[in-house]
Amino acid sequence: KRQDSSAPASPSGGVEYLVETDVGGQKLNLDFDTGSGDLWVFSTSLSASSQANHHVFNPSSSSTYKAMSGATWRIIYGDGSGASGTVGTDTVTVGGTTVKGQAVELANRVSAQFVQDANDGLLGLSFSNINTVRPTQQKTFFDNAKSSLTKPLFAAYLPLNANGAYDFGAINARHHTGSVAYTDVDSSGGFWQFPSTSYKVGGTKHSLSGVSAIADTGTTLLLIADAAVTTYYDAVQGASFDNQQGGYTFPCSASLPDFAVRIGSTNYATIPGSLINFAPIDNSGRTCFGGIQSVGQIAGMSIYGDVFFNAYYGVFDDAGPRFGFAPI
Ligand SMILES: Cc1nn(C)c(C)c1CC(=O)Nc1ccccn1
Repeated sequence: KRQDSSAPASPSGGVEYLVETDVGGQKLNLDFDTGSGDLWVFSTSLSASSQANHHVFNPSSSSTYKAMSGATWRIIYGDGSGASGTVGTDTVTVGGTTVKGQAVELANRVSAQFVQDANDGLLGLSFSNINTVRPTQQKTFFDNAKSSLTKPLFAAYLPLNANGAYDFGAINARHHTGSVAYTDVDSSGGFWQFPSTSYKVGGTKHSLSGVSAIADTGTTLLLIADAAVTTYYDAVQGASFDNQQGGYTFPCSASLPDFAVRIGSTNYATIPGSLINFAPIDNSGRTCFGGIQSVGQIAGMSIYGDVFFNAYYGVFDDAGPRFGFAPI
């Protein structure tokens, strides 16, 4: 019997979309992340202070949990956050899709950013070749589930300030308009990666030769090379780089131009300027933080995070593999 399903994804403070996930009978709110390959959870192995304000997984309370002797994991994300711990397997259910014997990584250490975040862990949806479990690398939930799905694909529907969904096994026509355009994916680096060699600011085209992008639901903003960031904010009245905020800010009243990015060798995906006003930096509502920011030192790479998915339904298709996108 096919296990296609659609799991609700709830926006948490606009920073991340959390999906209620059943791990060995325990409910955890996980951040589904197409930019990483580990399924890890807050656990009872963490210090009490790290556990505060989170649902934690207790392996002793699961009748289906099996420890994976000698296995460990350690992950560091591009923004410097990270976590590490031990490993076991358990039955994991998302929406109506169940995987038995899924590798579940128990955190015994998490960085400060995660203690402050609303999630109870991450569910990696990148390719399994970047899973950090050693000595035996483990598979992602999707890798394990795909044979039980009608089609080996999942899709991310992440509208701004509204409940979204992760669809497994089928494209949900209610989650997009128009037709889905596809680009081939190079999975060798573990990411849903494709060439993205030009962009448009308010309709004017600029090139980013040799640059690739990754479709990354676990990153909040759209991160791109400095040249593109300065070109964009040069077109925004009153915008400037704010060292204290660590990014470009502008008057919340500013009108923001559309930003289009080329996806593969096909068309552009256009993000309306309204979606590039990420959030006010304080309660006065005077100054706002931009949804387009610098990717920093990672040369030749752009990261299309939730700001992109607020405008486009993303289809992650293992047949290919290929990445599809269609306006929400
Ligand atoms: C935010 C960011 N800055 N830089 C340079 C990169 C590479 C990122 C992306 C990133 O780190 N994403 C992330 C963080 C935590 C959990 C999951 N994904």
